[in-house]
Amino acid sequence: MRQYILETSVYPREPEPLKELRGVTASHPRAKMGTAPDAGQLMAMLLQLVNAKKTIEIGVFTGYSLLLTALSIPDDGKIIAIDLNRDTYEIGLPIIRKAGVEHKIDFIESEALPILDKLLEDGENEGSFDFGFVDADKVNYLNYHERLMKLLRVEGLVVYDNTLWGGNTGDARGIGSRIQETRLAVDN
Ligand SMILES: C[S@@+](CC[C@H](N)C(=O)[O-])C[C@H]1O[C@@H](n2cnc3c(N)ncnc32)[C@H](O)[C@@H]1O
Repeated sequence: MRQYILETSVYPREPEPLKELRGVTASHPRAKMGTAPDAGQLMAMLLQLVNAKKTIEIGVFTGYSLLLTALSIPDDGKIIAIDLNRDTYEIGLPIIRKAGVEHKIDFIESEALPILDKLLEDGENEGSFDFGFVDADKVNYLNYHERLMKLLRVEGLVVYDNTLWGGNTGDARGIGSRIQETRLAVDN
């Protein structure tokens, strides 16, 4: 069923640069970490619904969600994109450049938490972001949430990836560490 939805509805609407980025990511051993194209299209719709212009992303990998954000916001929009690993970002960077949206991206190679704290040291950042996307270490989701609630404007939106883990977060038998970390963050 999912394949049918992908082939009839999702892939035909997927912009060329995102298709290309998915293609270059496919041979990466951790390709499954990339945002799925159907989830990406939901996110693009949410970005448009809140008229997002200034956004923040935690967890970039090769840049699928980053590129779709850059394609969805206006030409003078800005994305602060944080990841521990610049090497994976550079896999997608030539496609981001070719799509003409690199100028919207401020990539920061770092642990995310200290960057959020640094942003909060400047009062001008408080309440200034329209949208956030968190797709990184589950153990810090609660810490990210506390900081993002201060960085986001009223009626801004934060999207957290993997909060339900295909239903396992709500399943009492789910004892994997990632599921437990996620459950802790969601419960709190
Ligand atoms: C699931 S992938 C992100 C996928 C990406 N959103 C996409 O669409 O392809 C998770 C990323 O989070 C990064 N990461 C993990 N822990 C982090 C941390 N504490 N701070 C910043 N980035 C982190 C990893 O290096 C990895 O690239």
